[in-house]
Amino acid sequence: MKTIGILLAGGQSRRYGSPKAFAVLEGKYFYERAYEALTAVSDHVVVVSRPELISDFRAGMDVITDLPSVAGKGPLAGIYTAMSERPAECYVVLPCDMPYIGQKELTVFMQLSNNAADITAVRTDSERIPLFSRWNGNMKELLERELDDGQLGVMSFLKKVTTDWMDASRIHPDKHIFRNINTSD
Ligand SMILES: Nc1nc2c(ncn2[C@@H]2O[C@H](COP(=O)(O)OP(=O)(O)OP(=O)(O)O)[C@@H](O)[C@H]2O)c(=O)[nH]1
Repeated sequence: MKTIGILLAGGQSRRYGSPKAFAVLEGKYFYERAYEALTAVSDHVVVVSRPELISDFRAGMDVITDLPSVAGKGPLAGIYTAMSERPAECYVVLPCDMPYIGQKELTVFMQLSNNAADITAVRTDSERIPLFSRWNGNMKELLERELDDGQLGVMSFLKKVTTDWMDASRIHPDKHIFRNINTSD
């Protein structure tokens, strides 16, 4: 099954204060870490970012920007753009702000994912992590309708379809590796 990795890097990073994709952990940009992780489980990785950042990504990466019809509409806009521009049967999504997720974690996640569900996402005992997820390609039309209707919330989208929530402890025993970095602290 053709699988495309979607690296979400088109947010405003208002809370962080500068583009999170270019924050650094252990000598590597967040986006490079996410990109490397996605390569382990994808036939191809597409980065969906913002026009002003596009030239800052490493040469050779497939970097696109949100389609004008959905630009500024949040993470679902990035996923919809990737599905429209890079058709595939299956997508694995990772936001740029989960720098502790590596190839191992994504590989286990994809191996344990329920292919029959529309979307598989991860939850810990204290929170849901909707953007660490696997999506069936047939979600594109519904995504388009929801974005057209102004329904932009990721969680509310996941509630409308068959979402399988995978317990993070099946992927890694330390739930802290699943945290999103939202502020520079
Ligand atoms: N392509 C794309 N990605 C987005 C968009 N909004 C958020 N993202 C990405 O989705 C992930 C989660 O984003 P958030 O942390 O909720 O939002 P953010 O804009 O990055 O940060 P804040 O401005 O502090 O809310 C990150 O990887 C963002 O880069 C968007 O409109 N388009």
